[in-house]
Amino acid sequence: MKIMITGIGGVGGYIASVLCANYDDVTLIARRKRKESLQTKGLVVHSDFFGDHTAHPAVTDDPASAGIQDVIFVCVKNYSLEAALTAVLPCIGDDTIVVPVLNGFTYHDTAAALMKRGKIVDSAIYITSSYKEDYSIRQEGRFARIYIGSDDADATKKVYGILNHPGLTCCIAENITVEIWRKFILNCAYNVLTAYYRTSIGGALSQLHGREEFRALLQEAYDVGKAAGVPLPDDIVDDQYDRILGSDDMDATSSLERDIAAGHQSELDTFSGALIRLARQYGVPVPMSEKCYRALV
Ligand SMILES: NC(=O)C1=CN([C@@H]2O[C@H](COP(=O)(O)OP(=O)(O)OC[C@H]3O[C@@H](n4cnc5c(N)ncnc54)[C@H](OP(=O)(O)O)[C@@H]3O)[C@@H](O)[C@H]2O)C=CC1
Ligand SMILES: CC(C)(CO)C(=O)C(=O)O
Repeated sequence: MKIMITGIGGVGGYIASVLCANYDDVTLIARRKRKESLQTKGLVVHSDFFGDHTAHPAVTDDPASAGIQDVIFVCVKNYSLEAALTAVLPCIGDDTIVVPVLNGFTYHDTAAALMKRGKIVDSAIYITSSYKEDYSIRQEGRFARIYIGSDDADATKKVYGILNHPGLTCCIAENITVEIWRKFILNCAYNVLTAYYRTSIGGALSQLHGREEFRALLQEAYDVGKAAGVPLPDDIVDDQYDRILGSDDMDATSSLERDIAAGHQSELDTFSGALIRLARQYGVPVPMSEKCYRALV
């Protein structure tokens, strides 16, 4: 089984670590100092859920040299997807499965437009993980859950078999579009509000109007999804709201908050930006999302 992972940051580094513990032929695609660090020190992961692991897989910045792969995980930010996927196109044969592991609801179409060969299995991941200055990976919290799905049942089953190991809870989604939107609705509230207040979810919710704002952001994203024809269950907003308010992990932040706090490029456009564009298309009011977007852009 030839497995490639491109994007060895918080998510990709973690998934790669789980895969390295179970497969021999794993290739990481990384660039510059990250590549050098991975080659010399290995892939170092410190995880609350998976434990501490160091692996020494192949690492290259020349994907074509690794040849055609069975499965390729693409774990970059949305703004890097085209470049990262274009670089691995020489490794995609007719039977190669590409698994984009990104937030947002637009990555499938971006990937499909670039790929002339291969199949796509979509995903939605719940994890809190980031890379540190020394390129090690730190995963926090006692969960790392990934939902997968596609029109191709065999491809989905194959990816399930590859991912379902200690360190990852893998679930085949009944409807992956719904799971992607369930996650997107959460991101439009959780990521955006933590970034807006530059704090943890507990810090954001304890602001004067934090809870109402969190709920309003969930509701707006839900309304847009419904208007766009996504078959979302009625209880998503209540469910997400209750789950986050009842969570025992109030110190958690989001990838958007961490990127904005660190002065990195962010996925604001993947969340509020994409939501606002779709809201305009369907005539759905999203005032709270617009307010946060204006403050963060
Ligand atoms: N982190 C988290 O806890 C969660 C993140 N997500 C989502 O997962 C996705 C990935 O996020 P995350 O892991 O946090 O991102 P990170 O910023 O931690 O990592 C992205 C990685 O992609 C690499 N990269 C960028 N461009 C290329 C390229 N052209 N070729 C090869 N590698 C490239 C970067 O390396 P370089 O330094 O070379 O640019 C970096 O290692 C995002 O959509 C995010 O929203 C979802 C749930 C939780
Ligand atoms: C929902 C959350 C906060 C954790 O999975 C996330 O998706 C992110 O940090 O981007």
